[in-house]
Amino acid sequence: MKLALGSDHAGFAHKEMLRDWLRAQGHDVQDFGTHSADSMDYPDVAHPLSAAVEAGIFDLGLLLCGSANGVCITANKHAGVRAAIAWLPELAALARQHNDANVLCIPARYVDEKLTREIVSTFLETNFEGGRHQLRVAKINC
Ligand SMILES: O=C(CO)[C@H](O)[C@H](O)[C@H](O)COP(=O)(O)O
Repeated sequence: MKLALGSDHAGFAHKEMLRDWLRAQGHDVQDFGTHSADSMDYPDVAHPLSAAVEAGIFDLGLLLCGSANGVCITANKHAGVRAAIAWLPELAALARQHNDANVLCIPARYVDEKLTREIVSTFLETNFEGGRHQLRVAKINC
């Protein structure tokens, strides 16, 4: 898949791990930064990544920050983005099945790297169910 990946400083280590792990699986991953563990502002990564997902350049986006709240709030400012926070694989599955989420937001300070990989795998492997959920997703944007 063509994936957009980004984090702030709090998610930097997880993001670096995910980039290498996803590329090793054959995914085409663009790293939107951040590129060090130095403190930075999550919108500076989340906005360009979300704009690229919204433009259809990527199949899905993956964002990390400490709580996932900052990147998720930012990503959802983009009308073509449905960003969802997941700290368990089950929540990542529901975000795809019921909400057709196209950006996954992971709280890196509360999820270890092994669980992060499980959450991401589930997100990438799960499809939108459509049906009644399609009608609801269509009502989201104002
Ligand atoms: O945006 C966030 C919270 O809404 C993220 O969790 C950030 O990673 C966090 O705020 C960063 O905090 P720090 O004290 O500046 O490291």
